[in-house]
Amino acid sequence: MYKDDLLAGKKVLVTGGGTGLGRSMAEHFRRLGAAVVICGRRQDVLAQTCEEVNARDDAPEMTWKGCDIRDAQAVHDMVEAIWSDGPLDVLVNNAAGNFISRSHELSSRAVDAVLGIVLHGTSYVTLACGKRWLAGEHAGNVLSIVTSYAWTGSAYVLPSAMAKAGVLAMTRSLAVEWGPHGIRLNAIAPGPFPTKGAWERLVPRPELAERFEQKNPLRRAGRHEELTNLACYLISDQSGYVNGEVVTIDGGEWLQGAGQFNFLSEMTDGDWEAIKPKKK
Ligand SMILES: CCCCC/C=C/C(=O)SCCNC(=O)CCNC(=O)[C@H](O)C(C)(C)COP(=O)(O)OP(=O)(O)OC[C@H]1O[C@@H](n2cnc3c(N)ncnc32)[C@H](O)[C@@H]1OP(=O)(O)O
Ligand SMILES: NC(=O)C1=CN([C@@H]2O[C@H](COP(=O)(O)OP(=O)(O)OC[C@H]3O[C@@H](n4cnc5c(N)ncnc54)[C@H](OP(=O)(O)O)[C@@H]3O)[C@@H](O)[C@H]2O)C=CC1
Repeated sequence: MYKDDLLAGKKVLVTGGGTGLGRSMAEHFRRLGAAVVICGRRQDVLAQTCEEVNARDDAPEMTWKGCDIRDAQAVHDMVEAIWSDGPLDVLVNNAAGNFISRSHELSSRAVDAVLGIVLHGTSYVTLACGKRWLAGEHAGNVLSIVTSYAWTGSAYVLPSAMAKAGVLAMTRSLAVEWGPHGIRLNAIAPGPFPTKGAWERLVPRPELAERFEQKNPLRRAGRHEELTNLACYLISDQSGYVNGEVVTIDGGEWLQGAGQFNFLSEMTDGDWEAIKPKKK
C-alpha cells in the first residue's frame, strides 16, 4: 500500500509494542524503514518479539526497553536512554489496561490499575517526549490508540472509558499548544480487533465475540493490517496537515448503536412489504 521507505529515518517508540495491536504496528513501521523501540513491563515478551521480528529480514533492528509507564521515574529513564543516540521522531501511545466489571463492584485499586496505565502512564510518556522535542526544537508526532467509546462512554468498562476520554482530551489540547512547535498529535479509535490481551479480559464467553461481529454493520471484526495501515499514514509525513484528529476504525459499529431507527434491521422483507403504500 505504501512505498517501502515511507518511514525510513524515523525513530519510533511503541508503548506496549510486545503484543497485540502494538506489535502489529511496530512490525509494519519497521517494514517501512523505521527504527522501532518497543516497551512494556514483561521483558521476556519484549525480547522474544524482537528476536522473532528481527530474524525475518534485514529491515532496521527492532529494540526494546523494559518500562512500566505508571512509574514516572522509569519513563524518564527510558526516554533519556532513547534520546541518548538521537531524538525520537514518533511516539505511539498504545499500552493500556482494561477489564469488564459492574461499576459498583470496582475497588479503588481496580480503578487505579486502569487509570494508572492509560491516563497517567500515557501522559507521563507524552510529556517526557514533548519536553525534549520542545527543548531541542525537534519536530514530533504522537499517535494515541483510544477506543470508539472514548466520547460515548460505555457501561462495564468505566475506568477505561474515563481514561481514554482523558487521552483524547490530551490529544486535542496538545495539538493546539504544541502545533506551533511542529509537534502533531492524533488518535485512532478502534472498534473490536481480536487480540489475546483484549479477548481474555473483555470477552468472557466465545458467543459474545460473535455478538461483536453480528452488531457491526460490516458483520466482522477488524483486521490488524487495516489498523496498521492507518497508523503508518498518521505517523508519516504524508499526513503532515492532520493534527488534533481522531480517526475511528470500527466498521461503523458506534453509529449502529446511535441512529434512532437502526434497530429496524430486524424487520423482515415481509414487514417492509406490508408497510409500502398500496397503489389505488
Ligand atoms: C473487545 C473490544 C475491545 C474494546 C476496547 C479495548 C480496550 C483495551 O484496552 S484492550 C487491552 C487489554 N489489555 C490489557 O488489559 C493488558 C494489561 N492489563 C493488565 O495488566 C491487567 O488486566 C490490569 C489492568 C488489571 C492491571 O494489572 P495489575 O496492575 O497487575 O493489577 P492487579 O491484578 O494487581 O489488580 C489491581 C486491582 O484491580 C482489580 N481487578 C483486576 N482485574 C479485575 C477484574 N477483571 N474485575 C474487577 N477488578 C479487577 C484487582 O482485584 C485489584 O484490586 P483489589 O482486589 O482491590 O486489590
Ligand atoms: N483489541 C481491541 O479490540 C481494541 C484495543 N484498543 C486499544 O489498543 C491498544 C492495544 O490493545 P491490545 O493489543 O488489544 O491489547 P494487549 O493486551 O495486547 O496490549 C496491551 C499492551 O500494553 C502493555 N502494558 C500494559 N500496562 C503497561 C504498563 N504499565 N507499562 C508498559 N506497558 C504496559 C502490555 O504489556 P505488559 O503487560 O508486558 O506491560 C501489552 O503489551 C490499547 O490501547 C487498547 O486500549 C482499543 C479498542 C479496541
